[in-house]
Amino acid sequence: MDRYQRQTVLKEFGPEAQEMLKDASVLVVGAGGLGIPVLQYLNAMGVGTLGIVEQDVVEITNLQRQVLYTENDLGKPKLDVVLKRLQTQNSNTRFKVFDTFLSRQNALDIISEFDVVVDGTDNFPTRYLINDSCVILKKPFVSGAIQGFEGQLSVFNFQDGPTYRCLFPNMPGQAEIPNCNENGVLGVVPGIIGNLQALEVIKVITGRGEALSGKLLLFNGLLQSYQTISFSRCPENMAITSLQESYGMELCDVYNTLKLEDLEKLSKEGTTIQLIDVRTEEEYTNYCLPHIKSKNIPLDELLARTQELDLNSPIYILCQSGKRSAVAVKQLEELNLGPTLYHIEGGINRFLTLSQ
Ligand SMILES: Nc1ncnc2c1ncn2[C@@H]1O[C@H](COP(=O)(O)OP(=O)(O)OP(=O)(O)O)[C@@H](O)[C@H]1O
Repeated sequence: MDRYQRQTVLKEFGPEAQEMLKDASVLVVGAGGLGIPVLQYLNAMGVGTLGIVEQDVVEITNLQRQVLYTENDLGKPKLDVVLKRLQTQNSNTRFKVFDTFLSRQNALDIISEFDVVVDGTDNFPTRYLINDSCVILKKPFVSGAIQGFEGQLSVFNFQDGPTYRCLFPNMPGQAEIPNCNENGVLGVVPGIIGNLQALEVIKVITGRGEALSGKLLLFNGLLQSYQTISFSRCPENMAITSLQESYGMELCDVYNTLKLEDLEKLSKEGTTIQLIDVRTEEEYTNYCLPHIKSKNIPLDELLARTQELDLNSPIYILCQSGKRSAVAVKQLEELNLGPTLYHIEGGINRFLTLSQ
């Protein structure tokens, strides 16, 4: 209790709220720009059980905002790095880690183990998946989103309050979704929104203050402005009883994406690359990457030929444009074979463009 004295001394908080934190379990999906501050503060403040779902590795472009990671962590699984750091930060916390991406297949099982869910991801399919799972399992979830200099925050599905679908009924089409890699984000913005998410989690768990349910907070970093808009519940959104057939996750950047240039760099450094080209045999015979050895397993044969994969080393998947490779990674991911899976962005087309 000494450790938490500075917050238990607050008369609106007190030792009772601290006990509530200790008894609570919170799942954080994604240990990126938002998830990192959420995890660090919840861990510091004494939340008893923390779950983390993540399967990405630390990349150089993560360092300007995912401030727990250091240059020494580049290439390492985020989950490993984050777990080690959080364990040294608070040895009382119980951690449940899930070395996977949240998907339609695992979401209900994973989420059912926790009291509150935090969305720290960066894509719409996962947000709708979290929402629907939380509605089915009757769990509140604290949502954050960022882009550029701006951020959004809300608490959904809390005490019969509105859900994510009450605010955003339909998932935007691919063409409407801004791509984070292209749009960028100012490093400090996820820090601000992530900290606010942590605060909402504390309020949800302890009942202190008023959770941001039925309200959306809009933050503009350039103007240093915070605006809140209200929205109400639509009963049909509370009536979800099963997950959708598909959330289109293969189309989003959930899986490790590697640029061909980075693959070439690894190859030049002498790393043995297990490169699987999932185009048809005919396409492969007509043309294959000239400078990195690859093996052809057409996408429609992939699941039947997994015994040809070396499961002890990462698998890099290539196709013509990057679409089939994303699907291939998704399919293999669901088999939980073990090795890290990468899909090569832009595929052979990118190579042909770059080499012109
Ligand atoms: N379905 C999912 N399950 C678990 N984690 C996810 C899922 N979707 C995304 N994530 C994780 O959420 C985090 C989001 O972090 P962030 O938005 O800061 O960007 P990033 O994906 O790390 O980097 P960048 O977008 O620059 O490539 C990532 O670590 C990503 O792996």
